[in-house]
Amino acid sequence: MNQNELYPIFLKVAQLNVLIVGGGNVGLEKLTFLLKSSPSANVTVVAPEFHSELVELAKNHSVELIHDVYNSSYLQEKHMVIATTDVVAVNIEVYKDCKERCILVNVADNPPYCDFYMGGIVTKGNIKIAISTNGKSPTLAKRLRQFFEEVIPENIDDLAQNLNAFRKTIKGDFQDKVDTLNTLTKGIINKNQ
Ligand SMILES: C[C@@]1(CC(=O)O)c2cc3[nH]c(cc4nc(cc5[nH]c(cc(n2)[C@H]1CCC(=O)O)[C@@](C)(CC(=O)O)[C@@H]5CCC(=O)O)C(CC(=O)O)=C4CCC(=O)O)c(CCC(=O)O)c3CC(=O)O
Ligand SMILES: NC(=O)C1=CN([C@@H]2O[C@H](COP(=O)(O)OP(=O)(O)OC[C@H]3O[C@@H](n4cnc5c(N)ncnc54)[C@H](O)[C@@H]3O)[C@@H](O)[C@H]2O)C=CC1
Repeated sequence: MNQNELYPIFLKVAQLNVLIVGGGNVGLEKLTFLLKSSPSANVTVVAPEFHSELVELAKNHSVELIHDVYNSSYLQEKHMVIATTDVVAVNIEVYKDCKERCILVNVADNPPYCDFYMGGIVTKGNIKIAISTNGKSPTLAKRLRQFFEEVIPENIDDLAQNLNAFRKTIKGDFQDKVDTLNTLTKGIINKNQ
């Protein structure tokens, strides 16, 4: 069986500078899911033309739209870049410019030109689950996201909040705390408890 070797991390995108190149259907999709998960994300989109829904979405968030074709000056001070234009050569140019500058880059429709993939994302309060199929089936990532949105209870966040409060009250050294928390939460995964 193939193993997914991607390493997921949870980025504070409000304190990173994200650039999206291209503002069509794919640019809109990537921006929509980015802002759904991270409404305060700090994003710039550069394109000569924008999808009307993307313009609307940008108005209500920290998103700057620049009407221009891509050039490498737009990479200045960017931490990660998503290329979504309909011109393959432009997307590859973005990829190469990013690699030269050690900027993380994703060419949305071209997996070999991705340092990272966007995932399916489930958020319930403080709890967040990211899903990847290793690029094999984005549709399956979407379906799994919908499944987990349905089955994970809304009040899972209460559990996280309560455990956070309790965690602060436990006395003893580090190992005592770990033991107390492990004993208390055993029942979450052990059906026989
Ligand atoms: C590799 C990856 C790179 C990246 O984009 O980061 C990638 C690549 C490609 N997507 C394609 C198509 C579609 N993408 C979606 C949807 C999503 N795609 C997302 C991620 C990823 N897509 C990364 C892998 C993630 C993983 O590891 O599983 C999601 C999870 C997150 C997001 O977009 O933010 C989001 C669901 C969000 C949600 O609902 O929760 C749908 C379904 C739909 O829209 O209903 C379709 C149409 C159906 C189909 O083709 O499957 C194509 C073919 C293009 C063509 O044919 O030209 C390629 C290119 C290729 O595979 O070669
Ligand atoms: N439409 C879809 O759902 C999907 C499309 N794709 C592929 O992704 C690519 C993009 O598709 P769409 O977003 O639908 O295309 P689109 O035509 O809706 O959008 C392309 C965007 O790129 C911009 N652009 C063009 N040249 C540019 C440049 N030099 N610099 C900056 N921006 C530039 C355009 O102004 C426009 O905003 C295509 O290659 C398509 O085959 C992949 C997956 C799904």
